Amino acid sequence: MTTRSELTAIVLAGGKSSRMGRDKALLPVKGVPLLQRVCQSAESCANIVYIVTPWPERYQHLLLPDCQFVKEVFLSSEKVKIQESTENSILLPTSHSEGPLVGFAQGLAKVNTEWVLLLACDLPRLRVEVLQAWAAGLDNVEGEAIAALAHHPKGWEPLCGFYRRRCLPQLLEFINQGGRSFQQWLNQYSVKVLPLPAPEMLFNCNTPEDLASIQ
Ligand SMILES: Nc1nc2c(ncn2[C@@H]2O[C@H](COP(=O)(O)OP(=O)(O)OP(=O)(O)O)[C@@H](O)[C@H]2O)c(=O)[nH]1
Ligand SMILES: [Mg+2]
Repeated sequence: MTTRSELTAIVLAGGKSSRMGRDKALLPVKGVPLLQRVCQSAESCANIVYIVTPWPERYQHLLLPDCQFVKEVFLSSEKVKIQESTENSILLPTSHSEGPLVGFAQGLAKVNTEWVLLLACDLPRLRVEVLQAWAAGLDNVEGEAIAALAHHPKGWEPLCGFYRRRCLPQLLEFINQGGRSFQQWLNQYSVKVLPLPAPEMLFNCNTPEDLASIQ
């Protein structure tokens, strides 16, 4: 049984929110900012929660007592080298973000547990009991699998599921070769399919219409 102390969570909060027109992480849903809600769900599954974002100062005022910020550095698309600790990192700054895969790699470099739960910050309908049941089943995932994710007809649900820490070298290699797509990266490896008893929990709040539909 995977207990809280054996799981880290990473919440990604570095997107452009271009479809929403304002920072999704700060959108109030039933009075609570979205990032805060997602982090609370993460905290109920994992004892360490990292928020990966280029702008931690934006979220300082949120109630995130057990979360630690990992300040994302924008990396050159030529060569990315992130090693086990940031002290050893070779980071080549650029002026733009490189998307969720690179944000995830920067968070993963901090992780010391075998498994990490990765969550987007725009998931207003997460179900904690489903996340916990998934976490409890991680010990039964075959050793070759690099991740355990829900699946839909078009591919994996990469931003609400689990990854093995040891996939970091493969991830960095993919990024260094110019890869930025979770689907393309995952397609190269064995991934365990997670059951999805409540598909609505993956509802993604991307547009003002999405937001209106949940208020
Ligand atoms: N840390 C980090 N998170 C990111 C980055 N890009 C996207 N994300 C996060 O990934 C999740 C899914 O993002 P999307 O909804 O696909 O995209 P978005 O950039 O936030 O919004 P759009 O501009 O409308 O596509 C959200 O939690 C984002 O905050 C990034 O470059 N760095
Ligand atoms: Mg989204």
